[in-house]
Amino acid sequence: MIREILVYPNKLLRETSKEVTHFDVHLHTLLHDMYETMVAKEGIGLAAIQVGVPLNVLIINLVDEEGYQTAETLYEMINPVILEKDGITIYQEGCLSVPGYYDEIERAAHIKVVYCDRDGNRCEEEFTDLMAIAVQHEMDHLKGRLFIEKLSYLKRKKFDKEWKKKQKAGK
Ligand SMILES: CC(=O)Oc1ccc(/C=C/C(=O)NCCc2ccccc2)cc1OC(C)=O
Ligand SMILES: [Co+2]
Repeated sequence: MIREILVYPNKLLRETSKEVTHFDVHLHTLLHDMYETMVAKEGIGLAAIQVGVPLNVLIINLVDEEGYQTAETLYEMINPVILEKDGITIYQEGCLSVPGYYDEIERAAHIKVVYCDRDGNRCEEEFTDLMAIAVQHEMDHLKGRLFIEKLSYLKRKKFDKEWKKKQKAGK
């Protein structure tokens, strides 16, 4: 079912998520609900904490060349760890927990990640481009960090001003 997405400055988003120890039906239900929620909100990535569940679970489903978001390219990562990262890339990021705000964020261009799939099988993958950016963005959520915390001082002031104005205008 579609779950509520926590929105900045909800304190729960700052929690550090915990390792998954049971690869059971509850995890599979969470993954299903995360996917339904993400797709309904037109997102391409979501971490469990964004639906209020502080577990090391993230999903990413990029849109393909024709603009379709098919579950064939859905990544479900449980207890992910970045083994290597190198290079630098900049991309205009957005987040379902910070709706309507986008900004240039610098991240590693290439990463090597090890994670478990929904059945607890160990997977190891290397990513570049948008997948590398998405994995790093979602893994920051597992540490309670939002992309706006990587903004320069001046850009963050711009964000704070914009966000306050939006809150006053009642979204
Ligand atoms: C108003 C509003 O909510 O705008 C949105 C903002 C963000 C998003 C989705 C963001 C998202 O999926 N981010 C995943 C992390 C990520 C960021 C950049 C590159 C890779 C991965 C969707 C929005 O809604 C619509 C209708 O576009
Ligand atoms: Co996000």
